Order: sequence, then C-alpha cells, then structure tokens
Amino acid sequence: MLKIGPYSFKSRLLLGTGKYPDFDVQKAAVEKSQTEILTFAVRRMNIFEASQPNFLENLEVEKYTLLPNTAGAKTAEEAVRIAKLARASGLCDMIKVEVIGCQKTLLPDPVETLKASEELLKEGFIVLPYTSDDVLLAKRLEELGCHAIMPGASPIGSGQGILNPLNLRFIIEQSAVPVIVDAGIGTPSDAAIAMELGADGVLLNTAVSGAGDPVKMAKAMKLAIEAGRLGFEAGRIPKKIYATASSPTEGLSVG
Ligand SMILES: CC(=O)[C@@H](O)[C@H](O)COP(=O)(O)O
Repeated sequence: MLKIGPYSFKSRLLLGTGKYPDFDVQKAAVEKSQTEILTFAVRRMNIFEASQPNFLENLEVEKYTLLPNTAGAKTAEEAVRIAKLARASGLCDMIKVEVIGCQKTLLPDPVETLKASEELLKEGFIVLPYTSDDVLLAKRLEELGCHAIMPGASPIGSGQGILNPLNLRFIIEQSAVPVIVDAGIGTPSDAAIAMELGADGVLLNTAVSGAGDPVKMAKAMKLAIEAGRLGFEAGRIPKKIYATASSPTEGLSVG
C-alpha cells in the first residue's frame, strides 16, 4: 500500500490529466492505468464557474483521489493562494506544491518550494512538494513535515527518464515519508527503474498523454510500476565484475 498522510492507495501510479488528444482517450487511459490519484493544475480548472468547460468532466472523478497542483505559481505566495482556492472549492486537502523557477527548464524554485510547503503545512494541508533531485533539499522538506517528497527524474515533459539515479537512491534511503518520482518519465522502463530504486510511487503525465496509443501506454506504465515494485521487494542480486556460472559443477561427478 502507498500511504500518504491519512490516505492509503493500492496503486502506486499517480497520473496527470492534461494534454490528451481528446476527453475520450483521457478517460480510457485513466481507467486502463488503474490509478487512484489524479493530478491537475488548479489554474486550468474553472472551479467557481460551473457553466464553463471542465477538463475533468468526462472522468468519474468520485472514483479517484484528486491531487490538485499549483502549476503556474512562480512564488510561494502564489502557490499558497492556489492551494487555498482548491481547498475552498471542496477539492482534496492534499496539494502538490509546484513552484517553477525557470520557464525554460521548468525546474522548481527550491527556496519558494520550501517556503510554500512550510506555509501550507501550517494551514493543515497534506503537502507533496515537487522538487529537484537535490538530496539535502529533500531532507529539509521532510523535516518540515511534508507528507511525501516528489523529486523529478528529469525536466517536466522531457521524457528523458532518470538522469541521476544515485541522487534518487540517496533521497529514497534517507526518507521516512513516501518518495514519488515525478516528471520526466518517458518509457515504462524508466518507471520500472524508479520503482526498482525503491521509490514508493511514480507521477507521470506526458509519457501517457503524448504516446502514440495513450491507452496502451497507460497499461504499460501500470504493469511497469508493479513489476518494478515487485523487483524492489524481491531484492536484486549484487552487481559483480566477474562471471559466476549459473550452473555450478562443483561437487558433481560429471563436470
Ligand atoms: C501533471 C503534472 O503534475 C506534471 O507537472 C508532472 O510533473 C508530470 O510530468 P511529466 O509530464 O514529465 O510526466
């Protein structure tokens, strides 16, 4: 089970809801993924205008836990305002803190992310900050009381996969709260590697919504995350420089 604050989930895949070719494909992909957590940018919702189109309207949202995110925020103040708006409109009390510091790389601003997380924790939110793969920043966020840490694999939407597996490993090893690898996943094998490293979950969007067949890719991601988790739990063999025969002959009369 993936436990985040008071919530428990069977699925370890958190799925973004944007950039699908159309709403039918979005719905089919979301269902095929068997995710239980959907994330979306609060800024893209017409939360207080029921007459306006809503990009979640095709989904049976009551079946999912909604994880609003503060995408679009460039400062802690903006992120806090967006989170409060989401809560006031009756969305979940969980919030993915996303404070972008650079529009070209879409990398998170560490100082503003820390500030926003601190403020939102004081306000009683379940806080999941999207952060870089900086090991010490991840520790600081955990020490603040964040309920999960979400280090990026590589820049959002880049599909480059895990650029720094060592840092992710350090973050996972030191963390007492769930670590969810967020952003940059390109293929099912990237997601499997994140899980084999010991991540508690993976959040992804573009790899599914932008795939040639998003529905098939949603299933592939689900299976990859399950396989990666099983592999982690099973415990991999140690890497060695030299060969070890798979069929030892020692002690047998026939060599
Ligand atoms: C939807 C969402 O929250 C994104 O900001 C997230 O970081 C996913 O990134 P990818 O699109 O690279 O999977």
